[in-house]
Amino acid sequence: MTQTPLKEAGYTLGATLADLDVADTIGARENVLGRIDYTTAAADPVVSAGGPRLALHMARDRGEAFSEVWTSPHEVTAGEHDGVVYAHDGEFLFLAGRIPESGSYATATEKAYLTALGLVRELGYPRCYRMWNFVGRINQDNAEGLENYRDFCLGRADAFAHMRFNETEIPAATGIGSHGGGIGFYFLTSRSGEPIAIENPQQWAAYHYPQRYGPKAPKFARATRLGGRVYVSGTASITGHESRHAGDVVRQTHLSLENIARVIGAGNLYEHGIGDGYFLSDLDQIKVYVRHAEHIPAVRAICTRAFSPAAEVRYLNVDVCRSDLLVEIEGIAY
Ligand SMILES: C=C(O[C@@H]1C=C(C(=O)O)C=C[C@H]1O)C(=O)O
Repeated sequence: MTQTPLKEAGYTLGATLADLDVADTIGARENVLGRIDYTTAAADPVVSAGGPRLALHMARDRGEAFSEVWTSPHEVTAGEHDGVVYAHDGEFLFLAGRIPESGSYATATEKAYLTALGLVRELGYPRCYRMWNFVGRINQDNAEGLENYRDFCLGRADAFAHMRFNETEIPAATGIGSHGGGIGFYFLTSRSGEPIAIENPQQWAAYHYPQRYGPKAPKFARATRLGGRVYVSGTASITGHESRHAGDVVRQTHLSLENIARVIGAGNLYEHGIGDGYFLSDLDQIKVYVRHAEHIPAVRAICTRAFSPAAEVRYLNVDVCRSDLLVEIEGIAY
């Protein structure tokens, strides 16, 4: 069946960060495109009655746990292929996978990404606009002495090269630590929308980071705009390509927020051909990743002043992609 591509779909997906018991009730009233549990144990992705679901080991206890749920106004079709679960609604595709814990990740990452990106093309939703990656023992070395994050970046870069992704097609992403379970990942892609990749003039494009950060640079844009929203990548205390304010979580939090404000601000979006600009108070579905649990109150105090009181914000105590980074923040600007 051929479908006429729309310039931009007239709707966007619903998104929420909800307590687990609330998330359990969403499927009864809405079409769930995908559900990700940020919870106390990792599990292989499954397609259940409520659609595709991935559990990540991101919470220390049930109190911290929550689900991110993506919903569609249209009926969804779900499936599974080679361990990757997915659902699509005619315009948007969600997919999720897990790479088992291993002494080396590059080859398995490349393979899992190729399966996922193959599905993206085969199912006809080729525009990748947001990816999330959760890496167990992210700052520890693999069996060959390469840090697990860098090992993951190697496999991802090889998969992107294989699929001939060019720089304008690089999605927004998060690459963050988890408490275990190998590497969990999920993607959002679109059939006909035209995501615009957004960079930060105060930071090097991550895909141009120098070799000292690993053999292959992390492939992600600082944000993407699609359907009237800006999806902001995991953002940390980096200017140029260097981490700033080592050991100082307060300054790192301020710089992370400044980076986001700059990325989504009217001046930067204008440079990217986008008319609207956003403020930190326009963010929702915000995740704040904090390396040391004892820093959460200080980080929360700063973030609470920056974000809308109505925003959904969750704090997680996990490691960050560089061992000198103490905090990282992501969200969606509406
Ligand atoms: C914080 C940074 O990178 C992190 C790693 C990412 C990845 O590898 O996909 C994406 C965004 C951040 O979660 C950064 O380099 O600025």
